[in-house]
Amino acid sequence: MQFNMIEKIRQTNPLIHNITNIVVANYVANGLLALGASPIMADAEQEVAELATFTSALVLNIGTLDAVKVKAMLLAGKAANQQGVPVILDPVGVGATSYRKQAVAELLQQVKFTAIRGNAGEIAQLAGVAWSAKGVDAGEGGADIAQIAQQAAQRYQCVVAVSGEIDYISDGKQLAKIANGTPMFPKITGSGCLLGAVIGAFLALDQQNPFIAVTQACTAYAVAGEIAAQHLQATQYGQFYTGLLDSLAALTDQQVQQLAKVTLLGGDDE
Ligand SMILES: Nc1ncnc2c1ncn2[C@@H]1O[C@H](COP(=O)(O)OP(=O)(O)O)[C@@H](O)[C@H]1O
Ligand SMILES: Cc1ncsc1CCOP(=O)(O)O
Ligand SMILES: [Mg+2]
Repeated sequence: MQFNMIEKIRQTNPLIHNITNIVVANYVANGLLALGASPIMADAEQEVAELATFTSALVLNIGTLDAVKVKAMLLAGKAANQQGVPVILDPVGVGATSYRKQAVAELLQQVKFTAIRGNAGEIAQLAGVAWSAKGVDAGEGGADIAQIAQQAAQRYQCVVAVSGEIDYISDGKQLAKIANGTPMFPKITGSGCLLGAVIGAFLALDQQNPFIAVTQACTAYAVAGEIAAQHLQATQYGQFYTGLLDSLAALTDQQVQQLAKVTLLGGDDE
C-alpha cells in the first residue's frame, strides 16, 4: 500500500465538524490541528445543518450523549448526507446502556455513514456478537474480531474499523489487519475518539476509496503512537498524551510507509 495522504491533508487543511463528548473535545481538536486538519466542534441544532455546506467531514461521537445532542447529530448527519459530506460514527460505550443502544440504532437508521470506528466491545455490540465490554473500554471477549468487523460492515453497508492491539478494517469484503500501535494508547482517554476524527480527515481527502482511506488513517495514527512511545517508560501516560500530538504533527508519509505493518486480505483479486 502506498501511503501518501498526510502530505495531502496538510496541503488542503480540511475542515472537520465534530459533535463529540465533553471528555475529549479539546484533545480531539488539538489532534486534528496537529495532523494538519482544521477542527470545528459545534453541537447547536440551529447551526449543525448549515455547517454541512462548507465542512469536509462530520464525526458523530456519542461518548456523553443526551437528547439535545442526539437531535443535533441527526440533523447534522442528514444534512451531511444531502451535501455528500462523509459521516463517521464513533459509538462510544454503545453496549453500556439501553439508551446508548437506542440512540445508535436511530442514528444508523436515519444517517448513512461512510465509516464506523470503535473498539472490539463497541463493534461486537453493533454486530450482534456476544462480548463483555467495560463501559467505554473494549473489555473481554472470545469472538473473532476480524469476523466482527466484516459482519458489522456488511450489516451497516460501510467501512468498519475495530481498534485495539491489532486494528481490523473491513468494507464487508476486503479486510486489513494493522499490527502497529502501543499499549500506551488505552492508558489515555480520548485516543480512540481522536482516531475517529483522524479517520474523518482522511475520508475528507478520499471518498472514492473509503476502505483505503480508513486503513491509511488507522495505520498512520498507530504509527504516530508507536513513535511517541518509543522513548517513554511504561507509566509515562502524561508524556504520551502530549507526545502523541507532537508525533502527529511531525509524522510523514515516509515514516508511515517504513513502519507500517499492514496485511490485506480478501477483495476481488483473491
Ligand atoms: N494493546 C494495544 N497495543 C497497541 N495499540 C493499541 C492497543 N490498544 C489500542 N491500541 C491502539 O489505540 C488506538 C485507539 O484505539 P482503542 O484504544 O481501541 O480505542 P478506544 O479508546 O475507543 O477503546 C488505536 O490506534 C489502536 O490501534
Ligand atoms: C471516559 C469517557 N466517558 C465517556 S466518553 C469518554 C471518553 C472515551 O474516550 P476513548 O474512547 O477515546 O478512550
Ligand atoms: Mg480509550
